[in-house]
Amino acid sequence: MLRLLLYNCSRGDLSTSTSRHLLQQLPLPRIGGPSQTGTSRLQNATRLIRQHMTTSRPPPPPANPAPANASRLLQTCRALFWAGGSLTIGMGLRNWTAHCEGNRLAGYNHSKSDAANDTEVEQKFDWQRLWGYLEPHLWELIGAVFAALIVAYINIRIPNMLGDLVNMLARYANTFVTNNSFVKDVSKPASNLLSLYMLQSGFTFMYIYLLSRIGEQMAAKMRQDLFKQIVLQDIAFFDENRTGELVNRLTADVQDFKTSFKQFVAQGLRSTAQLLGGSISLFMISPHMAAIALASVPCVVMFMSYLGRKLRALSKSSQAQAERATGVCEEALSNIRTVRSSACEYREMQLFEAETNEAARLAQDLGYGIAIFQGLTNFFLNTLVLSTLFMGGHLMSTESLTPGSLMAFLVASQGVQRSLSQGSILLGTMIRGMTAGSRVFEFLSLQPQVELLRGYIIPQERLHGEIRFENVSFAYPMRPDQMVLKDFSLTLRPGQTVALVGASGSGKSTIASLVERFYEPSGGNIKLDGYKLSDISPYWLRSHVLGFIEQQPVLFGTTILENIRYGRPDATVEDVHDASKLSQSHDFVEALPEGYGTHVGERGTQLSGGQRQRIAIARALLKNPRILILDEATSALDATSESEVQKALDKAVQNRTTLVIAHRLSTIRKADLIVVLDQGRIVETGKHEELMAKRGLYYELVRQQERRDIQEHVQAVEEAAATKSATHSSLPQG
Ligand SMILES: Nc1ncnc2c1ncn2[C@@H]1O[C@H](COP(=O)(O)OP(=O)(O)OP(=O)(O)O)[C@@H](O)[C@H]1O
Repeated sequence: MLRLLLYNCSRGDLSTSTSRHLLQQLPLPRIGGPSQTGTSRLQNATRLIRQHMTTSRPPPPPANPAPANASRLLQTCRALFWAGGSLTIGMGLRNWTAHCEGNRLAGYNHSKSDAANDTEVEQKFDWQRLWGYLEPHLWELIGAVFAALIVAYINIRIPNMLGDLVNMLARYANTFVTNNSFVKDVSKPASNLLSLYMLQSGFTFMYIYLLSRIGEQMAAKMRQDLFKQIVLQDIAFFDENRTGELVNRLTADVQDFKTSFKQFVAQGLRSTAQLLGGSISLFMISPHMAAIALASVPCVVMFMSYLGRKLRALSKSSQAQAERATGVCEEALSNIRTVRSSACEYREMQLFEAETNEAARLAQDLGYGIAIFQGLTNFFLNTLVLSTLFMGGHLMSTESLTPGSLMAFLVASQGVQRSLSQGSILLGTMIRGMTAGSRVFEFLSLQPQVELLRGYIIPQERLHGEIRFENVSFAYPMRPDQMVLKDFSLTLRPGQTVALVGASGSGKSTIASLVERFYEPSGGNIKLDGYKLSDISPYWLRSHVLGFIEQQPVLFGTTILENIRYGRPDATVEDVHDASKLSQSHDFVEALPEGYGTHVGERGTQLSGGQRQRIAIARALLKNPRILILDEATSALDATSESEVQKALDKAVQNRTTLVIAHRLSTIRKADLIVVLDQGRIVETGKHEELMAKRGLYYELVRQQERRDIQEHVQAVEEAAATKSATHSSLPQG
């Protein structure tokens, strides 16, 4: 018993139930308080046990100690077996719990994946693509596999060597021998064991390091490929897939795939080799005991997988709930301005509280399940161990088994049980990895309808900037039944400013999107200087011909200089300043303490709407585009900002073909041509005066706008008066 404790101390493990149980049985002072560190507890324990061994050394043994010592050996064996059983169960549980935790994290990404999905995924898994990622690391992989197999082999050899050492130690436990011969006798098996331990640690380092290298490099390459593939997709792809989902695939799915891959290769190889080798060792050590132990294995496996299945289901619902709670938090934080302005902070808190409470309840249920699992598994396995122990004891009493062989048997059986307990976890790891992998591969194999670099480039001298729509019809891919444009024909002559007006939803922005080739028309043609737009390189079109200023331009979280330069990365600082002057932003930028080096904050939140708009105009102008598209560029601005931006735009549109999509009809009075749309069709065209004289839809829209402007003005005056009187009444009277 004391030797077992010493053995556990030497392994740095006093936490097994056996060790605790033995320590309680010994007449030793309490080893370490709760505050004592692991190392000092171990040192303390070792010292006390040694002391106890010297003070309570047993009397000299009889001549033939083995049969007489059978009961003592039985006791030792029981203790050893308890240690083995507890260790195995502890490890199995630890692995299982880690697996549950892994699932919990994975659940953020795989809430949709269920068993049926997994099978589907298995069928769809693109092995060829996986091989494409593995091939560059083939030698490293072979090295890792080789090292993992050697570790497995060493793990199989260790029990026998340990058995030899224990046999040797047992001899010295029962006879009085001088120290010299002890060292001499023990040094050979001990040094053999030490060499194995060293080899094992070296090869463990090797395979973990190699697998980690392969995994990290593969994951980086997968991320790069996936990002590239996503960025190159058609805009319709982004209509269909949520940004969060895409980011998840890039981050969590790749991470999950990498982790599963590493785990599967490392543990899968080791477990399989250990299971086979360990089982053979068991039979070689004691066929009788091996038969009993292995006969009980199916029961253990069935029992564990039954409970495991139940717990996995519980774990999945717990993950899904945790994901919902995260969703509430994410949504509230990313829309904090809306939450704040709607005074919904407390509502969001309540919502989050309810979701997290539910998540905690489910996680507690899971903990309850794990506790039952642990308790029952402990009991079950220990009962099985006990019956094997009796068999071992019986064999020892008839001298058919030595203590060393029993020790070897116990350690080997631990290895086998550990490998078995990892089997189901490995299966889960494999499914999780394949699910994540196929989610990544799914996007990797997507081909965009419009290839970015393919198509003509019109030589600069022949580029005039004429846009012609010829009987264009269009429906968005997500809503193929709703025709947004019907038989739309229009020509924008070089240098002309054409304004599109119409009620909300009439198709104005859609026309701009078609010119940008964000979508392809369902029917008809769009031509640039007589060339079909579909034959022109979209990359060249957007980088050299078109300048697009959106309704609510988005800036990147970097400096003003870099934001403007985004339009043309090779532009000089002087070019940036020129574009900035043209867009009426140079003065306000220079007035900022850090000038063009000012950081604009996430999505440009540290600038006003008008300033953002002018920076966006500078960005578009830096390309010196032949065609400019302004999508309600001043609609979100107040009167002062609008006039600033309008000044910038008036300068910007000079000598360019311009397509203006405007709601504020006052801004397009000077347009060369106004096109009035109604439900995707052109209903009127002409100049402002002509259309007003016609008294048609345009006239109606202008009148509506005027009425709206008057209402807004009256409302503003009333609000100002109310604020003034409130301030006045709150002042002290007299
Ligand atoms: N990405 C999309 N997927 C599916 N349908 C869309 C998409 N974008 C717009 N639509 C639909 O197409 C129609 C035309 O939209 P569009 O944005 O072109 O109108 P608009 O005239 O610019 O409107 P507004 O003045 O309100 O911006 C609308 O019915 C709209 O719901």
